[in-house]
Amino acid sequence: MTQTHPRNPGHPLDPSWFEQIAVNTPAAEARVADLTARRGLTREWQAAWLVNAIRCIDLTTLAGDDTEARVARLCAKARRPLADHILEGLGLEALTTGAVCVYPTMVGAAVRALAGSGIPVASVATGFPAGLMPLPLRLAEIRYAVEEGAAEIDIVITRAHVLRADWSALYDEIAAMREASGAAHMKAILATGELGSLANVYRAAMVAMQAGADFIKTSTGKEAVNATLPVSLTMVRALRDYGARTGARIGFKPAGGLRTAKDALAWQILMREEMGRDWLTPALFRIGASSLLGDIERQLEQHVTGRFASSSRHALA
Ligand SMILES: O=C[C@H](O)COP(=O)(O)O
Repeated sequence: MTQTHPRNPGHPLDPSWFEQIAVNTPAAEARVADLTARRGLTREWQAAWLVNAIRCIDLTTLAGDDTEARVARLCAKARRPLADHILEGLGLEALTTGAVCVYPTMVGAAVRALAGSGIPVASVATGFPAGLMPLPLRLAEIRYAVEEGAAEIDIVITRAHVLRADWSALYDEIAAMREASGAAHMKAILATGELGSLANVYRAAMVAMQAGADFIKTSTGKEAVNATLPVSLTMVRALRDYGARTGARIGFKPAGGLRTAKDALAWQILMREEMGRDWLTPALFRIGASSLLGDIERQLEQHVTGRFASSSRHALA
């Protein structure tokens, strides 16, 4: 997300944009099956799309045993996501990931490790992953992460507000989080696996955008069900509808359970087909993932050398 990308100005809460929405689940499933089936990408194009996926990755570590040393290793990988011979084989000079995403207490270490690279640090906040903390503490956590140097804040919403259809409570908390984020771009994690229905996913997405979210993000990676293509289609349709009403360009971040190069291609195809190529940039599309880069690197090595290397030869991501 370049810092020059226009922010979402938001919109006063207007439930008439989403309250009556009906989402046809079998139709959403059929649409995504169709998208991924008629992919037909040539080998060359696949390599280019995998490189683009790297540019869009929020390279993530969100584990209870994270240390500054682990974060520093992750940042080194973000600066140099592919081994030199792969980069050279692809004819590329420079390549970095979209961001590095960590817990708030790891932001300082990430900022130091990424100094001079231009790679932004994203911090989860607001009581990630469940969000069940008093609002003033959640807002204080955002301010702490921003003070530590986070340029992007990934907030979680209160799922109960969605399940009770309390749209004004949801709007007010997200608007307060946006204000606390200040100049940092804000991604709203909907935790879609806990929202009960695709219609609720659409409603939560629309409220988050009306409240000023710059990105909408599927999942924390900690729910029982994380990013899926039907959920992503529903969210992308919501951001398309929001854009049609307001002219604002909102970003999309699938996250949670994306592990394979095939996943990286499928989600990019979804974006291209639904939003157009303009959306396939880090300013408008991120993939949140802790263990996707390894498979992409393996596939690109195979593309360049004609053979798969043992995974023991690749740096740990
Ligand atoms: O925000 C990113 C997610 O936590 C990543 O989830 P993952 O560990 O399943 O890749």
